[in-house]
Amino acid sequence: MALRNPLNQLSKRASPSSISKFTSTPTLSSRLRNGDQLRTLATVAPPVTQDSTGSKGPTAIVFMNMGGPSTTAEVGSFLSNLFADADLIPLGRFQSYLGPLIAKRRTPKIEKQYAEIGGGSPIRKWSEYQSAEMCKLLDKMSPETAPHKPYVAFRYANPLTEEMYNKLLADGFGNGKGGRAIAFTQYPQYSCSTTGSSLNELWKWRQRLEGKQTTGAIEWSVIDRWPVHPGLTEALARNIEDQLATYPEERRKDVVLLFSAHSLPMSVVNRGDPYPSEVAATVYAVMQRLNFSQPYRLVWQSQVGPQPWLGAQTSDTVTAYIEKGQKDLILIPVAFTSDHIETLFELDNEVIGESGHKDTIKRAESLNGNPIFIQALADIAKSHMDSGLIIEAEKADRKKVNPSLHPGVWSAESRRCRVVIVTTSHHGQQGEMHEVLAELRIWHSCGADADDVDSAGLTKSTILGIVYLASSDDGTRTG
Ligand SMILES: C=CC1=C(C)c2cc3[nH]c(cc4nc(cc5[nH]c(cc1n2)c(C)c5CCC(=O)O)C(CCC(=O)O)=C4C)c(C)c3C=C
Ligand SMILES: [Fe+2]
Repeated sequence: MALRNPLNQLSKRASPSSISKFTSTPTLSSRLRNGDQLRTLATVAPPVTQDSTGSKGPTAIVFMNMGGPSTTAEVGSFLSNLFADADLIPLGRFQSYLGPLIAKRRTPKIEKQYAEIGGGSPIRKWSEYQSAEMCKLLDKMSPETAPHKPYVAFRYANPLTEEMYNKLLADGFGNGKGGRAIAFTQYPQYSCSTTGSSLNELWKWRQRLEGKQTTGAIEWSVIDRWPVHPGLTEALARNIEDQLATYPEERRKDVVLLFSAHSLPMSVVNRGDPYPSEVAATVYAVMQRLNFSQPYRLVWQSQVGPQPWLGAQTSDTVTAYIEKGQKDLILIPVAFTSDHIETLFELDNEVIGESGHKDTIKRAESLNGNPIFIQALADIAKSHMDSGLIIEAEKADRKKVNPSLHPGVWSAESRRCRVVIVTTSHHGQQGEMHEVLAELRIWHSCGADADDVDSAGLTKSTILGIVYLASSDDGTRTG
């Protein structure tokens, strides 16, 4: 988000009384120097063997998400990490100065919100549960890649990507021993500001912790979006049907469904970020599954600051419906896989709680521990592994630039191969790799203006690293 006066703008939601002392948290490296903490991170596990029985396991599956503060004490560091992220909130060359300042001003207000939803975000609890349950299913569904080992990497809260990566290494992956890991985004719909940012962070830590490894580094592959997976739409549809069933039969067909997703700044939308269309694709797939039984709208929530954001706003839409006399409404969180402050505080406490119609305005449950959803996660991971995508080769010129400072391009899969690219803007040197990439279907780019993107969808920028994941069925190499 390009903020002209970001400090003022972003602090608009904070009341003056909410400005209090910012408690800084220890840096990650200092936390990781702490022997006790490090010991608790590393579970005892056999080294990665890729053994002679033909087992390709173990397989690490890393759930990537933004995370949330598990306790109110973590709100300061969560916001500080969030406002330091130029992929989410670009503050230009003043990022390292403005980011902490905005975070500090915002912390007391957001702490209160987390206190109101039980003292913290449940994202960690649900992510650990979902990933562990998914791995249990995968052990049965895919014994040849078992055991499947769950990991969580959050962008702004513990366990951060660095912590997760060190845990992987301590558990016997990489460090000369090889082994396979799948980075599995937990944002169903792709945005540069969410999944793109997590992938850039993962790449950064891979380079820092394994960059010098010539052989036996972790082999990564990426699941970067799954907006219309039938298991996702089925789980969402059933949660809607559960709520619909609570209305008297004669009113049921007129209940309006309001699919609510976290909004995006228009500056991000206007550079072609795929998130709005992928969210819409999810909504359409759910409505198809429901046979379009209800009137519906896609609305957007959680705008921060006065810059233009994608609308219509969820709260405005609810108000407008109430004014028109339409009070039977179901809000459906559609872009996040568990409860969080935006569902528990913003939708439940603010939008519904303050509507004056708590009995008729309802919210579909979040996916949380939903077994249909967890089966869907296992199905997505299984078909990813079945596609035979393996890391085939890696080429990079990473010396000159730091990918974490720049938006990246992460493509989705084409029919025969999958490619992951990291780029950075305006450092020249794209040349021959660009040609290779042009043969592939690149879906999308980050951080570029429309005219900075060529016909292959690739930004005219330096390719920092490229990981070819060639299909093993016909042995095609793409690099
Ligand atoms: C798909 C989901 C999300 C998108 C897209 C997204 C974009 C986005 N967010 C901000 C700014 C903030 N987001 C904050 C919290 C927050 N954001 C999401 C999800 C998406 N954000 C969630 C689930 C949460 C809450 C996590 C939890 O604690 O449970 C916050 C912090 C809270 C606050 O201060 O209001 C900010 C700030 C931007 C600028 C952005 C797009 C560029
Ligand atoms: Fe957000």
